[in-house]
Amino acid sequence: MQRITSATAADLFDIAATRRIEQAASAALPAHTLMRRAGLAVAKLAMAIAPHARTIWVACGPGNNGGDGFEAAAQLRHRGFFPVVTSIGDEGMLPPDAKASLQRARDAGVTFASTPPSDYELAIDALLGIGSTRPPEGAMADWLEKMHASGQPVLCVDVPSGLNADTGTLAQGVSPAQASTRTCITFLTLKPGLFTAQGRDAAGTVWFDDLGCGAFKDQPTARIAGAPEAQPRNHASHKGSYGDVAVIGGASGMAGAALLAGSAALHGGAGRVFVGLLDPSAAPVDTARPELMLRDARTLDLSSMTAVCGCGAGEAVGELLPAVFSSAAALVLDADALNAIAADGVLQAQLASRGKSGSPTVITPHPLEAARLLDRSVGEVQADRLAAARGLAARFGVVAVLKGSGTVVASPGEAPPIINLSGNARLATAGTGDVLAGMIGAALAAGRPAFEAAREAVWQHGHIADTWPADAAPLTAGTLARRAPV
Ligand SMILES: NC(=O)C1=CN([C@@H]2O[C@H](COP(=O)(O)OP(=O)(O)OC[C@H]3O[C@@H](n4cnc5c(N)ncnc54)[C@H](O)[C@@H]3O)[C@@H](O)[C@H]2O)[C@@H](O)CC1
Ligand SMILES: [K+]
Repeated sequence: MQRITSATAADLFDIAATRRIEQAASAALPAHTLMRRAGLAVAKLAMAIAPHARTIWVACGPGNNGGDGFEAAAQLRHRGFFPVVTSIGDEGMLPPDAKASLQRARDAGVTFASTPPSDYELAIDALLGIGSTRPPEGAMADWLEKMHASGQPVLCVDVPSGLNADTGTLAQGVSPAQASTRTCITFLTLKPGLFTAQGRDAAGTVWFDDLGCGAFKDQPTARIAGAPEAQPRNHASHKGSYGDVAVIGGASGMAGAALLAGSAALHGGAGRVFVGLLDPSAAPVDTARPELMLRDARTLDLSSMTAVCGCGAGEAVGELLPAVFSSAAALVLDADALNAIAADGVLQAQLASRGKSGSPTVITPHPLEAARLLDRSVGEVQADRLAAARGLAARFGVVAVLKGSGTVVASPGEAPPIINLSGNARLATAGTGDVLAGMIGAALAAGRPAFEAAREAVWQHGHIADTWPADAAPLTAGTLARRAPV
């Protein structure tokens, strides 16, 4: 059993792949082995979460997820705990494995009840796993509501009930995290839906158990990549070794966004950082960051630079984009640059042509910007974030960073997309997107390939928030860019 953290690197498999893997594993083992192992793993984790629990409520559904719950209840009873099982569905319709585990729970002396216990110290959610097909209703919906509102910890078996394990979307009527602290133990494969969209809140801390089946060689659906390797710097290096970043943005009244991206590129290790402001009346120097070289955006020669284009750029950036596409050695497109592209078919074709030429290019849309680029609604983007990111990468031939809970980084090539596990809600403050664009720019300027530059910067960006001192002032985009709470 392994706890999954932002440092974990692993393959993720969708439901269809998981079913294939389960069938192969099941065929190679004596009947009922996988469910016994799954139930034992649930029981062990339950004992670790609530070692002093007097009563453990186990809510079991009509399929094999419920079977895992019956099995866990039997194992807990054998170890001196008092599980109370409530179950949904017709006993005669249970799949064979689940039926066998139900019998084992009865034989172990587990208590069965028609309603949840009034007092309990841990709830085990074994209502629905990867076989969830429709929104829970009736008793199932009531039990989910009760367990998540109670404030007692909830241990989700395989997948939080009602969560789509492929996409991380929750069935209608099922709420993400409420009062409860959530833990999820997932089996055989790590599923992408646990880590993006509503999955992070619904699953809480994720544990993985391969049920003794080892790693699978199939092409993964996606990956989690863990902490990037440090990029050591040669002693005999100089500012030219780490490249030039040129931020293009900062229309009238929005210079701050461009300066934040510039500061992030600077603290991200770029050799030199130019900030090309679109506001002709902008001040000639940023006295708080004199390292930044402020210029008129139109005067910058981008042919040997990484351009970070769009932060606070307003509509004016649209005119500059054709020249930026054709001249920038490497390019990050954010915010207003993405909005300008979404509104103009010619710019879209030019971006796709740049992507096709192989010039390093990264786009960093949040869900609304992604929706505009794909001509879809935000709801459609969020309904399948992996597909949206892959679609953007393929359409424009660029690396696409779809921001949000569980940021997705997709390449236009064959590599499976990455879901980033670092970061937290501290990042939900104005300007943190500009900072990310600047950080990616610095990694590109240092010569990292576009996909690596994007995923490493995304991870670092989240990691700074994860390691923000609890007693420090709240994270702001400015302090995030400087990587320090001062
Ligand atoms: N077969 C085995 O040996 C193993 C099974 N495993 C467990 O089995 C799970 C998959 O089992 P299943 O394929 O039976 O799927 P589930 O147990 O997730 O549920 C499928 C059943 O729930 C019903 N259902 C779906 N949505 C519903 C809703 N909203 N309200 C009421 N009923 C609903 C379906 O009609 C079906 O009867 C995994 O998630 C995992 O927990 C794992 O333990 C690995 C081993
Ligand atoms: K479940």
